[in-house]
Amino acid sequence: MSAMPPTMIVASSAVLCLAIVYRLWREVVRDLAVLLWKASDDLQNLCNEVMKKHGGTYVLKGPKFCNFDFVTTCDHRNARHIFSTNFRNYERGQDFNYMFEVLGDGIFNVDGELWKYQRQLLQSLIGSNNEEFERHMMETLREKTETALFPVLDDAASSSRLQGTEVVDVQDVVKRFMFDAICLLVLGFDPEEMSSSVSWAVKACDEITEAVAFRHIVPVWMLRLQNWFQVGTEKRMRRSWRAMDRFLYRCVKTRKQELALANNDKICKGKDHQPRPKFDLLTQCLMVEEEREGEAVVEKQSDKFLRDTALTLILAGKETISSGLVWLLWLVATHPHVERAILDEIEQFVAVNGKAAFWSKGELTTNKMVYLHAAICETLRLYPPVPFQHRCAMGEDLLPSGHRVRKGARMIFSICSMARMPQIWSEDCAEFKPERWINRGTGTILPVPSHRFMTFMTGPRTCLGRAMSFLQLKSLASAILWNYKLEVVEGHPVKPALSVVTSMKHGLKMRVSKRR
Ligand code: HEM
Repeated sequence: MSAMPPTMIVASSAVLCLAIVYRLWREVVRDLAVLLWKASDDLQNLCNEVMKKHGGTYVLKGPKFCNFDFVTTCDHRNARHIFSTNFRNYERGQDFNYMFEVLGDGIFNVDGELWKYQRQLLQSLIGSNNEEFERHMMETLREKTETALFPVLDDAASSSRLQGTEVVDVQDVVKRFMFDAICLLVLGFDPEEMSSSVSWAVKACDEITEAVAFRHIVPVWMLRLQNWFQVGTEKRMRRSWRAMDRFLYRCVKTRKQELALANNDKICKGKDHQPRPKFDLLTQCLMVEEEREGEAVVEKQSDKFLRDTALTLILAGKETISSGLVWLLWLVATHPHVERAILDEIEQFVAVNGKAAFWSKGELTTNKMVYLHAAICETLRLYPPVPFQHRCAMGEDLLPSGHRVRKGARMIFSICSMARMPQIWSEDCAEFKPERWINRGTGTILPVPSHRFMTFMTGPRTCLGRAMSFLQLKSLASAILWNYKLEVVEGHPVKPALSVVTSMKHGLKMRVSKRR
């Protein structure tokens, strides 16, 4: 057999290479590009479609040696298994720690003893047993609402009346307001973002939460490139991270100095002289630690640890409540019969209890303003502020849905897809129907197990701020809706942004008018 001439070898190798590149483009690169584009356009919608198509659980198995298994699920049986029954087998894992790197050793980002320690500490500070903190929180919210939020809405309403054109981005206003309020609660300091023309803090939080979401969908080598060339989401996150650190470390330093001064006073003027300490969570953390004599508290009082805890609480508190409130205001404005029912209820509530009761824990229990409570549950079901949960399987497992999980598999639990599953919420699951939460016979809120209504998670890591969230959402929503009518600007597009919290991609443009 005669040998192939060299030109033929080169030509056929070139054709082979081209064929491989074409195939790779068609099957991998193009699919990856389409997936990335779809995911960055509307990740939640993409996930909902995949979940529906695959009956609630989708397993992507990579080759065994490269440890690239993905299990995405929204099955409530799996929820109970992963987050409660077999809780020990599912930890954050290295991937999660990397994605949420900005939170350092804050409670969201740790497992084991450090998690237990922080859970206990935070439970004592923000749990519903701490009535003093709850009173302080409601008083802070009332004051900020009346002195900062209402004046902004009043201005918008009067410009709208005079010029007829004034439009407000309600999402931006609510985010600024919540940042100020949560900083007062966590740091004892009001950054007054409501009165600045451009809010660095809202931008920083948005950039951080967007970059963390991006880290969920973009391969690590691409992120490394972004970091290397200092472009894209990674660049923006690093910039915001630095700004946030400067702000937080300043506050930590001040609170520590104030506490040291107060302690000095106590020593000089005797034990009975106890000036009332500030009620922010940072000071409370420092005081709890002081009482634990003999324990190795030094590292837990370090500026870094306090910074991590403060940032975690600020993001946990600001992002979730802003998200819940903004989606609620949008849903109420676009469902007039719900708006009417809520207003009737608030009117009766005010007639019996007076306006001040908007800020009273005793008056805002689940059994008062039941319809508003149901509307909040329904909003948090359809648009859960934390749309996904991420875990790593420490060992092999078999899920109740019948899917096998390999050791090291990444588990994504899609809370947002759960609301769109007719198996759980019946055929009308995509509709906004507060009535589904109310027992027709008794008129009270129906109890729904936490592994079906996963918005606040289920199992040992369930949200510590659940009770305070309902209090805050109920008081803010009733105070705003009682005083103002909000109408969505015609044609304004509404869809979730690419973020680890469900905020609106294009903000929420509304026209404001005063009701009274
Ligand atoms: C509508 C409001 C809220 C929603 C939907 C919500 C949702 C959640 C979810 C899904 C988790 C589980 C996160 C995970 O395991 O990765 C969580 C945990 C947590 N939440 Fe919330 N949250 C809300 C408000 C708050 C507030 C206001 C605070 C307090 C400032 C708070 C504090 C926490 C803490 C400390 C944890 C960590 C619990 C742990 O890991 O043991 N949350 N929350």
